[in-house]
Amino acid sequence: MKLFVKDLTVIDSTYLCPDRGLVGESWLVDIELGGSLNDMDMLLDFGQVKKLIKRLIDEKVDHKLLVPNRSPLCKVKTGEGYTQLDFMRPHGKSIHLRCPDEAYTFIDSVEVSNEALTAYVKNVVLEQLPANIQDLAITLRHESIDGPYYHYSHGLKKHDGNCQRIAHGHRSTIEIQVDGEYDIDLATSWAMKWRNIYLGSESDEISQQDISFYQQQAWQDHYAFAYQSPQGFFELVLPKQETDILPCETTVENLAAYIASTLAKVMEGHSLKVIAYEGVGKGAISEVYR
Ligand SMILES: Nc1nc2c(c(=O)[nH]1)N=C([C@H](O)[C@H](O)COP(=O)(O)OP(=O)(O)OP(=O)(O)O)CN2
Repeated sequence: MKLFVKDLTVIDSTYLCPDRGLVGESWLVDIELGGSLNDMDMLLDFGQVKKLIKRLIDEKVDHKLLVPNRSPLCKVKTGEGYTQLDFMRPHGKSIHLRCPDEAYTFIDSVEVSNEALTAYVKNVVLEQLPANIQDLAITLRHESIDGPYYHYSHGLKKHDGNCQRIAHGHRSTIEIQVDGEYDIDLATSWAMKWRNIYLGSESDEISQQDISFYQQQAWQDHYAFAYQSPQGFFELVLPKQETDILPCETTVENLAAYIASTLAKVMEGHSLKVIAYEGVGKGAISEVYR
């Protein structure tokens, strides 16, 4: 007997990639359970399936930085509840973080592939399932998006939940209408601009020398960001060319407004509507009327 749940939850996280750097990603989760019926003639009550598995996924991978533990590029130091991570990409594109331990998930592989992450999630869930469930299949898949989309990573220091983590992210649709008509080219230009981007807030940028693990030699062409939030102190150093600094917190409301106001400056006389998603199925709309 098998039981399935499609779209059980969405994982919104960021992973470290040697080529792309910080990659904000959103994975839809489908599950399939196999085993024998329990006293209620069920494999597992859907209510339990959703609650238990979503909780485990939220705790272990959602809103985290996913780190390929076996990558030779990763150097990790831990102590006192904090982890410092140096991701030594070549060509001056190194990425450095120091964050509370709970901001990371270490995946036992050389890269954070779909297979490696799926295996990690499967192990986490399998060991918590009741004895009548013998099989578990997990599918992590991307939302099918017809139009333009981007991948961004960010952190919301004022958020009282896990979005305060400085490097979590999303794969997000972007739609733009000009005078009531969808403008695919314009949306595509933002999708290209923010293809693999870290969106930093101007108020969080600090000098490299103020980073707690700064070591004499400056990082070339890097920005440094840091902030205190309820989960602890977060620090991030990353290449300028993979970063866009915004004059606001990077909530999706502000991203939609930022795109609309940036476009309004060069598109005088036109009405604009920006529909910016944050991950799957949610987002913000900002309109400029003429
Ligand atoms: N109005 C807004 N609310 C939230 C924003 C925002 O920009 N505007 N942003 C966030 C975080 O960035 C977060 O990454 C959003 O993730 P989400 O999946 O919605 O958060 P949850 O884990 O709480 O939701 P689940 O349905 O449990 O996955 C938060 N809110």
